[in-house]
Amino acid sequence: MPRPRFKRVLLKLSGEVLMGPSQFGIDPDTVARIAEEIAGVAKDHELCMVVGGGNIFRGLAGAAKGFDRASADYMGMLATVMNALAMQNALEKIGVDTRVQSAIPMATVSEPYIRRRAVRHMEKGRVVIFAAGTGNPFFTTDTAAALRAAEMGCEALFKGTSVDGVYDADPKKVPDAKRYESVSFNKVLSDDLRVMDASAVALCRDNNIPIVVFNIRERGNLAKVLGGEGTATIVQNGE
Ligand SMILES: Nc1ncnc2c1ncn2[C@@H]1O[C@H](COP(=O)(O)OP(=O)(O)OP(=O)(O)O)[C@@H](O)[C@H]1O
Ligand SMILES: O=c1ccn([C@@H]2O[C@H](COP(=O)(O)O)[C@@H](O)[C@H]2O)c(=O)[nH]1
Repeated sequence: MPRPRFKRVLLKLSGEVLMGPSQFGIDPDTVARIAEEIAGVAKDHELCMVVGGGNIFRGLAGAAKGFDRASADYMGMLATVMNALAMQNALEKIGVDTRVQSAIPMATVSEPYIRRRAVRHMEKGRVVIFAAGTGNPFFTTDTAAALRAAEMGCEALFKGTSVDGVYDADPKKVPDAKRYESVSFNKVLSDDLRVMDASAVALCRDNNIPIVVFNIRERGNLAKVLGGEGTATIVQNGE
């Protein structure tokens, strides 16, 4: 059965996918390819984005190496600003109007996060890229994505990652894990399916914002999943 189509959506990109074939950092060819895909759908949608930072720095990993957790999380949030600027640059190069809004004020490189202004940008056809997560340590960009999706009145949150949906176990650890076409928020939470963190899932559940998990590494997939086609899992309220 085809999945529903949505007009105003938040696209969450895992930082890791921006590494492309590398082990760390930002691969310009990968960012350019993803930007092309976004340009292809930007006219038919009101789009905003949250980009993760896992290709550069994750707070938990920093804390495990001895950094104070809050400081490590701020470093992680700054990593997401670099990714947001890379994405903005790639999009503007191919004629897509964008604005970066950072949850940590950084007046020389981006606008501060102002909800009503962000909504207005989207109404004018600009792609708004939210940087620095929620601006608070002890969170992740998944939760930032759920929060911004709710604030922007998005109809759905699309999570572009390196797996093609939600499985009954982590498919990178359990090779014969089974993928769901559709799964409820409550099952994701009760079975502890860790494709996204629990606070993000709960926020989407409580605000009735479906999450579509898909593989952004596969060329052409973004247009397909936004069109209700292609391989993905929809997480929604219900059975
Ligand atoms: N039940 C599950 N179904 C699907 N994927 C799962 C599941 N459990 C764990 N995962 C893992 O979740 C990961 C998806 O999260 P992702 O890598 O996008 O992390 P992120 O924190 O959002 O991004 P970043 O790379 O910026 O840290 C996949 O790599 C996958 O291996
Ligand atoms: O609201 C937030 C969002 C993110 N962080 C920190 O940034 C890194 C990178 O984000 P990912 O979601 O892992 O890609 C994250 O590990 C946190 O350390 C944050 O503190 N608050």
